[in-house]
Amino acid sequence: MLLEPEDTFDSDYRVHLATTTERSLRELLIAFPRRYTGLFHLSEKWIENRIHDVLEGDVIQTDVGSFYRGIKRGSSTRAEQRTVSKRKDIIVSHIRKLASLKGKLEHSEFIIEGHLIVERAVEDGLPIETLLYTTGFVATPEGKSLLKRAAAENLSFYQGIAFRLRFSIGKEGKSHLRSNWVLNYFHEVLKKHHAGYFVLIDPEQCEIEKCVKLAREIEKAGADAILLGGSFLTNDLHPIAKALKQETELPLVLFPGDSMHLTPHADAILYISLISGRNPNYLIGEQVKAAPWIQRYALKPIPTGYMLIEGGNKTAVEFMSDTTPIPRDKPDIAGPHALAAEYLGMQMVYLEAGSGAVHSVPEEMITTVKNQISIPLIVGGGIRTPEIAAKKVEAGADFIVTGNILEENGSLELMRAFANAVHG
Ligand SMILES: CC(C)=CCC/C(C)=C/CC/C(C)=C/CC/C(C)=C/COP(=O)(O)OP(=O)(O)O
Ligand SMILES: O=P(O)(O)OC[C@@H](O)CO
Repeated sequence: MLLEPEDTFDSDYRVHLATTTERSLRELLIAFPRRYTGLFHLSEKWIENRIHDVLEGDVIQTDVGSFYRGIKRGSSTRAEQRTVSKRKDIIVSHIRKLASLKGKLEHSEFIIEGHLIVERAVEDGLPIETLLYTTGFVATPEGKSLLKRAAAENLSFYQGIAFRLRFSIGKEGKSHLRSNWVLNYFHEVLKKHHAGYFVLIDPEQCEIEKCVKLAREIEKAGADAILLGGSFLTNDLHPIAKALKQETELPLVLFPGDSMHLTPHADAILYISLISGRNPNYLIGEQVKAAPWIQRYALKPIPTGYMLIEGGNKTAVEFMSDTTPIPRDKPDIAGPHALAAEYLGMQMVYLEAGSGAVHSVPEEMITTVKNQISIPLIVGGGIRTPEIAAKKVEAGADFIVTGNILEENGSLELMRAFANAVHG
Protein backbone atom coordinates (compact mmCIF):
# COMPACT_ATOMS: atom_id res chain seq x y z
CA MET A 1 0.00 0.00 0.00
CA LEU A 2 1.36 3.40 -0.94
CA LEU A 3 -0.08 6.65 0.38
CA GLU A 4 0.42 9.89 -1.55
CA PRO A 5 -0.82 13.24 -0.28
CA GLU A 6 -3.94 14.14 -2.24
CA ASP A 7 -5.95 17.36 -2.42
CA THR A 8 -7.65 17.48 -5.81
CA PHE A 9 -10.50 15.23 -4.74
CA ASP A 10 -10.92 16.36 -1.18
CA SER A 11 -9.01 13.48 0.42
CA ASP A 12 -5.94 13.19 2.61
CA TYR A 13 -4.26 10.45 0.62
CA ARG A 14 -4.38 8.88 -2.78
CA VAL A 15 -3.92 5.18 -2.08
CA HIS A 16 -2.24 2.67 -4.35
CA LEU A 17 -2.84 -0.92 -3.42
CA ALA A 18 -0.65 -3.79 -4.57
CA THR A 19 -2.70 -6.81 -3.63
CA THR A 20 -4.17 -9.83 -5.28
CA THR A 21 -5.84 -11.47 -2.29
CA GLU A 22 -8.69 -10.43 0.00
CA ARG A 23 -6.59 -11.26 3.01
CA SER A 24 -3.66 -9.01 2.14
CA LEU A 25 -6.10 -6.25 1.17
CA ARG A 26 -7.70 -6.54 4.59
CA GLU A 27 -4.31 -6.33 6.27
CA LEU A 28 -3.41 -3.26 4.22
CA LEU A 29 -6.67 -1.56 5.10
CA ILE A 30 -6.07 -2.22 8.76
CA ALA A 31 -2.85 -0.24 8.37
CA PHE A 32 -4.60 2.73 6.77
CA PRO A 33 -4.54 5.59 9.32
CA ARG A 34 -7.69 6.19 11.30
CA ARG A 35 -9.74 9.37 10.81
CA TYR A 36 -8.08 10.07 7.45
CA THR A 37 -9.75 10.07 4.05
CA GLY A 38 -8.35 7.94 1.28
CA LEU A 39 -8.94 7.95 -2.45
CA PHE A 40 -8.51 4.34 -3.50
CA HIS A 41 -8.04 3.51 -7.14
CA LEU A 42 -10.41 0.66 -7.98
CA SER A 43 -8.38 -1.53 -10.27
CA GLU A 44 -10.68 -4.53 -9.77
CA LYS A 45 -14.35 -4.83 -8.86
CA TRP A 46 -13.88 -7.11 -5.80
CA ILE A 47 -11.71 -4.49 -4.09
CA GLU A 48 -14.63 -2.08 -3.73
CA ASN A 49 -16.70 -4.33 -1.45
CA ARG A 50 -13.77 -5.14 0.79
CA ILE A 51 -12.83 -1.47 1.18
CA HIS A 52 -16.43 -0.75 2.07
CA ASP A 53 -16.15 -3.25 4.97
CA VAL A 54 -13.46 -1.11 6.59
CA LEU A 55 -13.97 2.47 5.37
CA GLU A 56 -17.11 4.55 5.15
CA GLY A 57 -17.54 6.21 1.77
CA ASP A 58 -18.65 5.94 -1.84
CA VAL A 59 -17.44 5.29 -5.33
CA ILE A 60 -16.72 8.48 -7.27
CA GLN A 61 -16.20 8.78 -11.01
CA THR A 62 -13.46 11.11 -12.22
CA ASP A 63 -11.95 11.70 -15.63
CA VAL A 64 -8.97 9.60 -14.56
CA GLY A 65 -11.05 6.57 -13.55
CA SER A 66 -13.27 5.36 -10.73
CA PHE A 67 -12.19 5.67 -7.13
CA TYR A 68 -13.48 4.77 -3.72
CA ARG A 69 -13.34 7.76 -1.41
CA GLY A 70 -13.76 6.82 2.22
CA ILE A 71 -12.82 7.59 5.77
CA LYS A 72 -11.50 5.02 8.20
CA ARG A 73 -13.97 4.52 11.02
CA GLY A 74 -13.22 5.61 14.60
CA SER A 75 -11.05 4.06 17.25
CA SER A 76 -13.43 1.27 18.10
CA THR A 77 -12.62 -0.64 14.93
CA ARG A 78 -12.21 -4.18 16.13
CA ALA A 79 -9.57 -5.15 13.60
CA GLU A 80 -7.43 -2.21 14.60
CA GLN A 81 -7.44 -3.16 18.26
CA ARG A 82 -6.75 -6.76 17.50
CA THR A 83 -3.73 -6.04 15.39
CA VAL A 84 -2.10 -3.43 17.48
CA SER A 85 -2.59 -4.29 21.07
CA LYS A 86 -3.94 -7.75 21.79
CA ARG A 87 -1.46 -9.48 24.02
CA LYS A 88 -2.26 -12.88 22.61
CA ASP A 89 -1.88 -11.91 18.97
CA ILE A 90 -0.08 -14.92 17.55
CA ILE A 91 2.11 -13.04 15.09
CA VAL A 92 3.10 -10.47 17.68
CA SER A 93 4.02 -13.12 20.24
CA HIS A 94 5.99 -14.97 17.58
CA ILE A 95 7.89 -11.77 16.80
CA ARG A 96 8.58 -11.25 20.50
CA LYS A 97 10.12 -14.69 20.67
CA LEU A 98 12.48 -13.80 17.87
CA ALA A 99 13.97 -11.13 20.10
CA SER A 100 15.94 -13.82 21.97
CA LEU A 101 18.84 -15.81 20.57
CA LYS A 102 17.00 -19.01 21.43
CA GLY A 103 14.00 -17.83 19.41
CA LYS A 104 16.19 -16.89 16.44
CA LEU A 105 17.90 -20.26 16.41
CA GLU A 106 14.73 -22.21 16.93
CA HIS A 107 12.88 -20.57 14.06
CA SER A 108 15.80 -19.66 11.79
CA GLU A 109 14.34 -16.19 11.55
CA PHE A 110 15.53 -12.71 12.40
CA ILE A 111 13.94 -9.40 13.10
CA ILE A 112 15.70 -6.25 12.06
CA GLU A 113 14.63 -2.77 12.99
CA GLY A 114 15.15 0.72 11.63
CA HIS A 115 14.08 1.89 8.21
CA LEU A 116 17.58 2.30 6.73
CA ILE A 117 18.66 -1.23 7.44
CA VAL A 118 15.29 -2.58 6.36
CA GLU A 119 15.49 -0.60 3.13
CA ARG A 120 18.94 -2.04 2.52
CA ALA A 121 17.65 -5.56 3.13
CA VAL A 122 14.82 -5.03 0.64
CA GLU A 123 17.29 -3.58 -1.87
CA ASP A 124 19.69 -6.49 -1.48
CA GLY A 125 16.88 -8.95 -2.16
CA LEU A 126 17.21 -10.82 1.14
CA PRO A 127 14.59 -13.51 1.68
CA ILE A 128 12.21 -11.27 3.59
CA GLU A 129 8.90 -12.67 4.66
CA THR A 130 6.89 -10.01 6.39
CA LEU A 131 7.18 -6.32 6.88
CA LEU A 132 5.82 -4.96 10.13
CA TYR A 133 5.17 -1.32 10.78
CA THR A 134 3.15 1.11 12.84
CA THR A 135 0.30 3.18 11.48
CA GLY A 136 2.37 6.32 12.08
CA PHE A 137 5.22 5.06 9.96
CA VAL A 138 3.08 4.64 6.88
CA ALA A 139 2.48 8.39 6.70
CA THR A 140 6.17 9.44 6.84
CA PRO A 141 8.26 10.04 3.69
CA GLU A 142 10.58 7.15 4.69
CA GLY A 143 7.58 4.92 5.20
CA LYS A 144 6.14 5.82 1.82
CA SER A 145 9.34 5.11 -0.01
CA LEU A 146 9.98 1.83 1.77
CA LEU A 147 6.46 0.57 1.36
CA LYS A 148 6.54 1.43 -2.33
CA ARG A 149 9.65 -0.67 -2.75
CA ALA A 150 8.25 -3.49 -0.63
CA ALA A 151 5.02 -3.48 -2.63
CA ALA A 152 7.04 -3.86 -5.81
CA GLU A 153 8.74 -6.89 -4.20
CA ASN A 154 5.37 -8.42 -3.28
CA LEU A 155 6.16 -8.66 0.42
CA SER A 156 3.37 -9.27 2.84
CA PHE A 157 2.69 -6.42 5.25
CA TYR A 158 1.54 -6.51 8.82
CA GLN A 159 0.85 -3.66 11.13
CA GLY A 160 2.68 -4.47 14.32
CA ILE A 161 3.73 -3.07 17.63
CA ALA A 162 6.93 -1.63 16.26
CA PHE A 163 8.49 -1.04 12.91
CA ARG A 164 10.26 -4.26 12.26
CA LEU A 165 11.19 -6.57 9.52
CA ARG A 166 11.33 -10.29 9.76
CA PHE A 167 13.21 -12.48 7.40
CA SER A 168 14.43 -16.01 7.26
CA ILE A 169 18.02 -16.96 6.83
CA GLY A 170 18.96 -19.98 4.80
CA LYS A 171 17.72 -20.93 1.42
CA GLU A 172 16.74 -18.40 -1.21
CA GLY A 173 13.17 -17.73 -2.10
CA LYS A 174 9.92 -18.18 -0.26
CA SER A 175 8.66 -21.51 0.87
CA HIS A 176 5.03 -21.82 1.87
CA LEU A 177 6.00 -24.19 4.64
CA ARG A 178 8.85 -22.14 6.07
CA SER A 179 6.60 -19.14 6.36
CA ASN A 180 3.67 -21.17 7.64
CA TRP A 181 3.05 -19.59 11.02
CA VAL A 182 0.11 -21.88 11.77
CA LEU A 183 2.22 -24.99 11.36
CA ASN A 184 4.99 -23.37 13.44
CA TYR A 185 2.37 -22.54 16.06
CA PHE A 186 1.25 -26.20 16.18
CA HIS A 187 4.84 -27.22 16.86
CA GLU A 188 5.07 -24.59 19.59
CA VAL A 189 1.93 -25.99 21.20
CA LEU A 190 3.65 -29.37 21.30
CA LYS A 191 6.73 -27.88 22.93
CA LYS A 192 4.58 -26.25 25.58
CA HIS A 193 2.16 -29.08 26.31
CA HIS A 194 2.16 -32.81 26.19
CA ALA A 195 -0.38 -32.61 23.35
CA GLY A 196 -2.72 -30.08 21.72
CA TYR A 197 -6.50 -29.80 21.62
CA PHE A 198 -8.54 -28.81 18.55
CA VAL A 199 -12.28 -28.29 18.56
CA LEU A 200 -14.24 -28.88 15.37
CA ILE A 201 -17.09 -26.55 14.56
CA ASP A 202 -19.46 -27.94 11.96
CA PRO A 203 -20.93 -25.00 10.01
CA GLU A 204 -24.04 -27.08 9.30
CA GLN A 205 -24.79 -27.56 12.96
CA CYS A 206 -24.81 -23.99 14.16
CA GLU A 207 -26.22 -20.61 13.37
CA ILE A 208 -23.62 -17.85 13.32
CA GLU A 209 -24.43 -16.57 16.80
CA LYS A 210 -24.34 -20.04 18.28
CA CYS A 211 -21.02 -20.75 16.52
CA VAL A 212 -19.54 -17.51 17.82
CA LYS A 213 -20.64 -18.28 21.38
CA LEU A 214 -19.15 -21.75 21.09
CA ALA A 215 -15.90 -20.33 19.69
CA ARG A 216 -15.55 -17.87 22.58
CA GLU A 217 -15.95 -20.73 25.03
CA ILE A 218 -13.51 -22.90 23.11
CA GLU A 219 -10.94 -20.13 23.50
CA LYS A 220 -11.73 -19.57 27.17
CA ALA A 221 -11.44 -23.28 27.83
CA GLY A 222 -7.83 -23.27 26.60
CA ALA A 223 -8.15 -25.15 23.28
CA ASP A 224 -5.31 -24.57 20.82
CA ALA A 225 -7.16 -24.05 17.54
CA ILE A 226 -10.59 -24.15 15.97
CA LEU A 227 -11.21 -26.47 13.03
CA LEU A 228 -14.08 -25.48 10.76
CA GLY A 229 -15.62 -27.95 8.35
CA GLY A 230 -17.81 -30.91 7.56
CA SER A 231 -18.08 -33.57 4.88
CA PHE A 232 -21.09 -32.00 3.25
CA LEU A 233 -21.84 -28.29 3.51
CA THR A 234 -24.86 -26.33 2.41
CA ASN A 235 -24.28 -23.23 4.58
CA ASP A 236 -22.23 -20.28 3.37
CA LEU A 237 -18.81 -20.58 5.03
CA HIS A 238 -17.73 -16.95 4.59
CA PRO A 239 -19.92 -15.20 7.18
CA ILE A 240 -19.34 -17.93 9.76
CA ALA A 241 -15.55 -17.88 9.32
CA LYS A 242 -15.50 -14.09 9.34
CA ALA A 243 -17.48 -13.92 12.57
CA LEU A 244 -15.32 -16.57 14.25
CA LYS A 245 -12.14 -14.80 13.25
CA GLN A 246 -13.40 -11.50 14.62
CA GLU A 247 -14.41 -13.02 17.92
CA THR A 248 -11.44 -15.20 18.82
CA GLU A 249 -7.68 -15.09 18.74
CA LEU A 250 -7.31 -18.79 18.09
CA PRO A 251 -6.06 -19.90 14.68
CA LEU A 252 -9.03 -20.80 12.48
CA VAL A 253 -8.17 -23.84 10.39
CA LEU A 254 -10.41 -25.15 7.61
CA PHE A 255 -11.10 -28.88 7.59
CA PRO A 256 -12.55 -29.36 4.12
CA GLY A 257 -14.76 -32.11 2.75
CA ASP A 258 -14.10 -30.90 -0.79
CA SER A 259 -12.58 -28.10 -2.84
CA MET A 260 -15.61 -25.84 -2.40
CA HIS A 261 -15.12 -25.59 1.34
CA LEU A 262 -12.85 -22.57 1.23
CA THR A 263 -12.98 -19.04 2.58
CA PRO A 264 -10.43 -16.23 2.81
CA HIS A 265 -11.53 -15.54 6.38
CA ALA A 266 -9.66 -18.53 7.87
CA ASP A 267 -5.95 -18.66 8.69
CA ALA A 268 -5.03 -22.08 7.35
CA ILE A 269 -6.40 -25.25 5.83
CA LEU A 270 -5.75 -28.88 6.63
CA TYR A 271 -4.67 -29.78 3.11
CA ILE A 272 -5.85 -33.34 3.46
CA SER A 273 -5.34 -36.23 1.10
CA LEU A 274 -7.42 -39.30 1.92
CA ILE A 275 -4.50 -41.74 1.82
CA SER A 276 -6.36 -44.68 3.37
CA GLY A 277 -8.60 -44.78 0.29
CA ARG A 278 -7.90 -45.39 -3.37
CA ASN A 279 -10.27 -42.79 -4.74
CA PRO A 280 -8.16 -40.48 -6.93
CA ASN A 281 -10.57 -37.62 -6.48
CA TYR A 282 -9.86 -37.47 -2.73
CA LEU A 283 -6.18 -38.31 -3.12
CA ILE A 284 -5.36 -35.51 -5.54
CA GLY A 285 -8.45 -34.30 -7.48
CA GLU A 286 -10.03 -31.97 -4.92
CA GLN A 287 -6.58 -30.74 -3.91
CA VAL A 288 -5.80 -29.58 -7.46
CA LYS A 289 -9.15 -27.80 -7.76
CA ALA A 290 -8.60 -26.03 -4.44
CA ALA A 291 -4.93 -25.05 -4.90
CA PRO A 292 -5.40 -21.79 -6.89
CA TRP A 293 -8.05 -20.64 -4.43
CA ILE A 294 -5.88 -21.42 -1.42
CA GLN A 295 -3.20 -19.27 -3.02
CA ARG A 296 -5.64 -16.49 -3.84
CA TYR A 297 -7.08 -16.49 -0.33
CA ALA A 298 -3.56 -16.66 1.20
CA LEU A 299 -4.53 -19.60 3.39
CA LYS A 300 -1.63 -21.49 4.96
CA PRO A 301 -1.81 -25.08 3.70
CA ILE A 302 -1.01 -27.84 6.19
CA PRO A 303 -0.32 -30.98 4.11
CA THR A 304 -1.95 -33.80 6.03
CA GLY A 305 -2.23 -37.53 5.38
CA TYR A 306 -5.86 -38.25 6.31
CA MET A 307 -6.68 -41.85 7.24
CA LEU A 308 -10.14 -43.17 7.81
CA ILE A 309 -10.32 -45.90 10.45
CA GLU A 310 -13.32 -48.17 10.88
CA GLY A 311 -15.37 -46.78 13.77
CA GLY A 312 -18.25 -49.22 14.11
CA ASN A 313 -20.74 -47.30 11.95
CA LYS A 314 -20.84 -45.91 8.43
CA THR A 315 -19.73 -42.28 8.79
CA ALA A 316 -20.32 -39.26 6.57
CA VAL A 317 -16.66 -39.27 5.44
CA GLU A 318 -16.86 -42.90 4.36
CA PHE A 319 -20.06 -42.34 2.43
CA MET A 320 -19.01 -39.06 0.81
CA SER A 321 -15.56 -40.24 -0.19
CA ASP A 322 -16.69 -43.67 -1.37
CA THR A 323 -13.66 -45.30 0.26
CA THR A 324 -13.23 -48.22 2.63
CA PRO A 325 -11.82 -47.43 6.08
CA ILE A 326 -8.82 -49.31 7.44
CA PRO A 327 -10.10 -52.14 9.74
CA ARG A 328 -9.71 -51.12 13.39
CA ASP A 329 -7.89 -54.34 14.27
CA LYS A 330 -5.23 -53.82 11.57
CA PRO A 331 -2.65 -51.40 13.00
CA ASP A 332 -0.07 -53.02 10.75
CA ILE A 333 -1.89 -51.67 7.73
CA ALA A 334 -2.27 -48.20 9.25
CA GLY A 335 1.47 -47.87 10.09
CA PRO A 336 2.84 -48.02 6.51
CA HIS A 337 0.11 -45.62 5.30
CA ALA A 338 1.27 -43.04 7.82
CA LEU A 339 4.92 -43.64 6.98
CA ALA A 340 4.14 -43.16 3.29
CA ALA A 341 2.48 -39.84 4.17
CA GLU A 342 5.64 -38.70 5.89
CA TYR A 343 7.82 -39.87 3.00
CA LEU A 344 5.55 -37.95 0.61
CA GLY A 345 6.39 -34.82 2.57
CA MET A 346 3.15 -34.40 4.49
CA GLN A 347 3.47 -32.45 7.73
CA MET A 348 0.82 -34.24 9.79
CA VAL A 349 -1.13 -37.48 9.90
CA TYR A 350 -4.79 -37.54 10.93
CA LEU A 351 -6.32 -40.80 12.19
CA GLU A 352 -10.06 -40.33 11.77
CA ALA A 353 -12.73 -42.69 13.08
CA GLY A 354 -15.36 -40.36 11.57
CA SER A 355 -17.51 -37.79 13.22
CA GLY A 356 -19.88 -39.49 15.67
CA ALA A 357 -18.06 -42.82 15.41
CA VAL A 358 -19.28 -45.49 17.82
CA HIS A 359 -15.67 -46.49 18.51
CA SER A 360 -12.77 -44.05 18.49
CA VAL A 361 -9.40 -44.99 16.97
CA PRO A 362 -7.94 -47.84 19.10
CA GLU A 363 -4.96 -46.99 21.31
CA GLU A 364 -2.97 -49.87 19.87
CA MET A 365 -3.27 -48.43 16.39
CA ILE A 366 -2.30 -44.94 17.63
CA THR A 367 0.85 -46.33 19.24
CA THR A 368 1.81 -48.36 16.17
CA VAL A 369 1.40 -45.34 13.89
CA LYS A 370 3.17 -42.98 16.29
CA ASN A 371 6.16 -45.31 16.46
CA GLN A 372 6.55 -45.21 12.69
CA ILE A 373 6.47 -41.45 12.10
CA SER A 374 8.16 -38.32 13.31
CA ILE A 375 5.48 -35.82 12.18
CA PRO A 376 2.63 -34.89 14.54
CA LEU A 377 -0.34 -37.23 14.79
CA ILE A 378 -3.93 -35.96 15.01
CA VAL A 379 -6.61 -38.31 16.35
CA GLY A 380 -10.34 -37.67 16.16
CA GLY A 381 -13.79 -39.19 15.80
CA GLY A 382 -15.99 -40.54 18.59
CA ILE A 383 -13.93 -39.14 21.49
CA ARG A 384 -16.61 -38.36 24.08
CA THR A 385 -14.88 -37.95 27.43
CA PRO A 386 -11.74 -36.21 28.70
CA GLU A 387 -10.58 -39.57 30.10
CA ILE A 388 -10.71 -41.17 26.66
CA ALA A 389 -8.89 -38.14 25.19
CA ALA A 390 -6.13 -38.57 27.80
CA LYS A 391 -5.81 -42.26 26.87
CA LYS A 392 -5.32 -41.36 23.19
CA VAL A 393 -2.60 -38.90 24.18
CA GLU A 394 -0.93 -41.50 26.36
CA ALA A 395 -1.01 -43.90 23.40
CA GLY A 396 0.83 -41.34 21.23
CA ALA A 397 -1.67 -38.79 19.83
CA ASP A 398 -0.20 -35.29 19.49
CA PHE A 399 -3.49 -33.53 18.81
CA ILE A 400 -7.00 -34.53 19.81
CA VAL A 401 -10.07 -33.37 17.90
CA THR A 402 -13.56 -33.35 19.35
CA GLY A 403 -16.67 -32.23 17.51
CA ASN A 404 -20.05 -33.80 18.23
CA ILE A 405 -19.75 -34.04 21.98
CA LEU A 406 -19.48 -30.27 22.33
CA GLU A 407 -22.29 -29.68 19.88
CA GLU A 408 -24.43 -31.88 22.13
CA ASN A 409 -23.13 -30.54 25.43
CA GLY A 410 -21.02 -27.44 24.80
CA SER A 411 -20.43 -26.57 28.46
CA LEU A 412 -17.35 -24.58 29.32
CA GLU A 413 -16.53 -27.06 32.10
CA LEU A 414 -16.47 -29.98 29.70
CA MET A 415 -14.26 -28.10 27.24
CA ARG A 416 -11.90 -27.13 30.06
CA ALA A 417 -11.79 -30.74 31.20
CA PHE A 418 -10.89 -31.85 27.65
CA ALA A 419 -8.20 -29.16 27.29
CA ASN A 420 -6.67 -30.07 30.66
CA ALA A 421 -6.80 -33.80 29.98
CA VAL A 422 -5.06 -33.34 26.63
CA HIS A 423 -2.48 -30.79 27.79
CA GLY A 424 -1.52 -33.08 30.68
C1 LIG B 1 -7.67 -30.25 0.40
C2 LIG B 1 -9.04 -30.00 -0.03
C3 LIG B 1 -9.46 -28.64 -0.40
C4 LIG B 1 -9.97 -30.98 -0.11
C5 LIG B 1 -9.69 -32.36 0.27
C6 LIG B 1 -10.97 -33.08 0.44
C7 LIG B 1 -10.75 -34.48 0.97
C8 LIG B 1 -9.55 -35.26 0.65
C9 LIG B 1 -11.76 -34.99 1.74
C10 LIG B 1 -11.71 -36.33 2.33
C11 LIG B 1 -13.07 -36.90 2.50
C12 LIG B 1 -14.03 -36.10 3.36
C13 LIG B 1 -15.43 -36.01 2.89
C14 LIG B 1 -13.61 -35.55 4.51
C15 LIG B 1 -14.44 -34.75 5.43
C16 LIG B 1 -13.61 -34.34 6.56
C17 LIG B 1 -14.41 -33.66 7.62
C18 LIG B 1 -14.55 -32.21 7.55
C19 LIG B 1 -14.96 -34.39 8.60
C20 LIG B 1 -15.71 -33.81 9.75
O1 LIG B 1 -16.98 -33.64 9.53
P1 LIG B 1 -18.12 -34.74 9.34
O2 LIG B 1 -17.61 -36.12 9.41
O3 LIG B 1 -18.88 -34.39 8.13
O4 LIG B 1 -18.99 -34.42 10.54
P2 LIG B 1 -20.53 -34.34 10.52
O5 LIG B 1 -21.01 -35.72 10.19
O6 LIG B 1 -20.83 -33.90 11.93
O7 LIG B 1 -20.85 -33.33 9.47
O1 LIG C 1 -17.47 -35.27 16.05
P1 LIG C 1 -16.46 -36.21 16.63
O2 LIG C 1 -16.98 -37.63 16.73
O3 LIG C 1 -15.89 -35.72 17.90
O4 LIG C 1 -15.26 -36.29 15.53
C1 LIG C 1 -14.40 -35.20 15.34
C2 LIG C 1 -13.60 -35.29 14.07
O5 LIG C 1 -12.53 -36.15 14.11
C3 LIG C 1 -14.46 -35.59 12.88
O6 LIG C 1 -13.75 -35.39 11.75
